[in-house]
Amino acid sequence: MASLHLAIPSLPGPTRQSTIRCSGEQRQALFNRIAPVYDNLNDLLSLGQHRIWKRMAVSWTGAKDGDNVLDVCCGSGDLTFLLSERVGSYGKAVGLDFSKEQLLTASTRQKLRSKTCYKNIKWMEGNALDLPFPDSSFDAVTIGYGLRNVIDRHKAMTEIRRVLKPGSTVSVLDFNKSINPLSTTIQELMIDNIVVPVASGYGLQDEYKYLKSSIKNFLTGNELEMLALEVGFSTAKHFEIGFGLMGNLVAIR
Ligand SMILES: C/C(=C\Cc1cc(O)c2ccccc2c1O)CCC[C@H](C)CCC[C@H](C)CCCC(C)C
Ligand SMILES: C[S@@+](CC[C@H](N)C(=O)[O-])C[C@H]1O[C@@H](n2cnc3c(N)ncnc32)[C@H](O)[C@@H]1O
Repeated sequence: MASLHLAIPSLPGPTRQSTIRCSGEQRQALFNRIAPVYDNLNDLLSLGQHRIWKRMAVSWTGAKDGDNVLDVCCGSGDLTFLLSERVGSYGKAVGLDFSKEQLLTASTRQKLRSKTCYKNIKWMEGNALDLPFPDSSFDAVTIGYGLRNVIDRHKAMTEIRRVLKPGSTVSVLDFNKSINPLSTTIQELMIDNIVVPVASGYGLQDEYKYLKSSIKNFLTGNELEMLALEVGFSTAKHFEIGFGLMGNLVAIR
């Protein structure tokens, strides 16, 4: 693959995405392509750490027994499974994604797992920019490594706010776009020298190169907080985790 045209030009303002050179369809195709190796590569490349970050993200939602919860951009379902455990058999968890292949992995994983609560999970093919749910439907929402990948973050956050019940929380886990040049350099060195070379062994070099440009074009913690307040969340706080390599925005409707 010569070029994916996935680089996104710098943002003019702090919270709005400007022109993008890659369409939603191209991103959908990318996530379909990486689906067969996605989970294994996450385990390998993060040395299992992503499981800890995902547990933290879910715990920040405050989801509890019996709740109705949503995982937007669920991919192969890691966060959905964790949410499902929190809300238990009397709760309901929905995992939504626009990649058929990722959803196929998610539902296969569900069939292979025996915990009773996982019966409360429903997988839905859908678009984060046009959530197929009525207003005020959910007690908690997660979006893990998803907001950076949608073509309109403002719309995605507006949609998430709309489907959350008043007083409920969204937890947004993603790579941290640090304002500390040292953290940025370490993150970029790791991607260039570990992540991309390992991924190239699976023929996915360009797909993982996209990671670096997508982080560059993402929002800093402050900008994420501003975005959340701009779309109408009442409070927003960003936490750096994983030695500052990752970040988690917690916003309450
Ligand atoms: C779960 C992780 C990333 C998910 C992910 C998100 C994306 O947007 C992608 C886009 C395109 C291809 C792949 C992905 C993708 O996998 C996080 C962990 C895995 C990372 C791929 C590697 C983490 C690199 C860190 C800089 C190293 C952290 C080391 C640790 C602190 C020991
Ligand atoms: C990096 S993966 C994250 C998957 C999962 N949340 C995790 O933490 O492992 C990003 C996911 O976002 C999905 N995605 C990107 N844009 C989307 C959109 N507009 N609507 C629905 N899903 C989207 C992709 O298909 C992909 O599965």
